[in-house]
Amino acid sequence: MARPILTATEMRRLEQHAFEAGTDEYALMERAGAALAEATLRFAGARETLVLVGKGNNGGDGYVAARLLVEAGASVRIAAVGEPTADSAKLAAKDWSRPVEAIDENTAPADLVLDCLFGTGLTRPIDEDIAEPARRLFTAARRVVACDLPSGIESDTGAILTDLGPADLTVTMGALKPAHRLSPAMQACGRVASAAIGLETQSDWFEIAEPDLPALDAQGHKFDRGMVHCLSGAMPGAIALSAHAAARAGAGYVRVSTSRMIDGLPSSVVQTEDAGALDDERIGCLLVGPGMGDIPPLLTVALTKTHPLVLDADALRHVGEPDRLAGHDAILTPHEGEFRALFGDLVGSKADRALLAAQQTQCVIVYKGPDTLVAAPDGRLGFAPPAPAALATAGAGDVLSGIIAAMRARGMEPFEAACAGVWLHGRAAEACDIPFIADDLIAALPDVM
Ligand SMILES: NC(=O)C1=CN([C@@H]2O[C@H](COP(=O)(O)OP(=O)(O)OC[C@H]3O[C@@H](n4cnc5c(N)ncnc54)[C@H](OP(=O)(O)O)[C@@H]3O)[C@@H](O)[C@H]2O)[C@@H](O)CC1
Ligand SMILES: [K+]
Repeated sequence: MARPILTATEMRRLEQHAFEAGTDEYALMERAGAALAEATLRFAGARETLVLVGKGNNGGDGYVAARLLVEAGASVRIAAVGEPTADSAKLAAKDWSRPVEAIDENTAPADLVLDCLFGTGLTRPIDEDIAEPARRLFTAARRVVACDLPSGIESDTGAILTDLGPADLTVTMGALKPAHRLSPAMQACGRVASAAIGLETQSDWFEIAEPDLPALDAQGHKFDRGMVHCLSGAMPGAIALSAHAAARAGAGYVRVSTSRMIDGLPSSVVQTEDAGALDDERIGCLLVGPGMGDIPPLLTVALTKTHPLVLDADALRHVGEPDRLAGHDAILTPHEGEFRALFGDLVGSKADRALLAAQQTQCVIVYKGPDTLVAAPDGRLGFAPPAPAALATAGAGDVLSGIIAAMRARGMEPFEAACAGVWLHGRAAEACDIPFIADDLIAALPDVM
């Protein structure tokens, strides 16, 4: 099941709906605090714990969790920014019958810190009179568990407004937030556990989950399983990686247009000089860009065809105006530099920019990075689950575009094909020993499909 991802505004709206439908405000906080306590106990056991609480509902969750951790046998202290201001948090604070310390230079460290300072309500950087002691306490703790978000992180953008240090576990309430899957915040979250607190979450934004790959037709032949055609350019090694990956990702037939024999391709990948091959109606996806170099006519030729397209790497550099893509059934796979070169400086978070680009081109955008996003023109947005940092290696992008082309040729619609490709690519990386090279990703594909 794909986990939904909600902005802070959407979370508040959801919470409001629940209240209007009769959910008691404090009951919701009780559920959040209970989920936090339970996840903390599972992660770290009942140990010496310091709960840092802010004045809002994130702090409220902390008061509830602190009480339940005491009931579970942990030794717990609370240190607070100040008196709670949110209504439910006031109730939660009342149910805590023990002393509350201040957060300052005298606050004693503990084995486990439960960070309930700020969640989705953070609006600005944290003042140093709180940030400085909090940082010291984070560093001194053996484990840090964050409630909803590590404090200092902006929920919608994934920006770190104030760095307190990373959490080992983040327990997210009701739904994932964009920051859990956007850099640099995602690297500060540690493991992210979802706590169901009884809110009905539905969203066009979600964490990409294991795809349902098209079933193999027992009576089908190779062309039914999808034909990928690749255009080779100045550096054929790159398109060789893509073509090989497409074949391993289950395309029934993979062919490369090339004027000279490409070394290292499996014999099953057909190499052709015949320009007419491009008009073959059986082509399920045409891939151009990896290793294309400065040969813009390759892109021009691709854009004269009506086959579904995957445009990657150098092809993206040569598009020029995004309007040129209008009417094409295309998936674009830019990394940050290619994205900026093509779309300029769009405003907003990475999520906003990805969606703007998809709307502008009416194409699916795979906006690559440590926090890869897949955006569709209709507003769907897939966030990649974390993948090994070792994926930033030569040729990994060529492998990704080959896998996506295979998914498209196998009949998946563009957004689904792109999400499936991103998921398989990440899992293939997890299946490899580190350090790995792009070729190893291809070899690992059968293990994750
Ligand atoms: N929505 C839901 O469905 C559910 C939400 N739940 C929980 O509620 C959390 C959201 O709670 P929230 O809205 O009260 O915000 P929160 O993060 O506690 O911070 C707000 C407080 O901080 C203050 N403040 C802000 N920035 C500041 C700064 N830099 N430095 C200093 N102060 C700053 C701000 O004050 P002000 O801006 O007015 O000065 C306000 O007092 C959410 O993350 C989750 O844990 C669950 O319990 C149940 C389901
Ligand atoms: K927090």
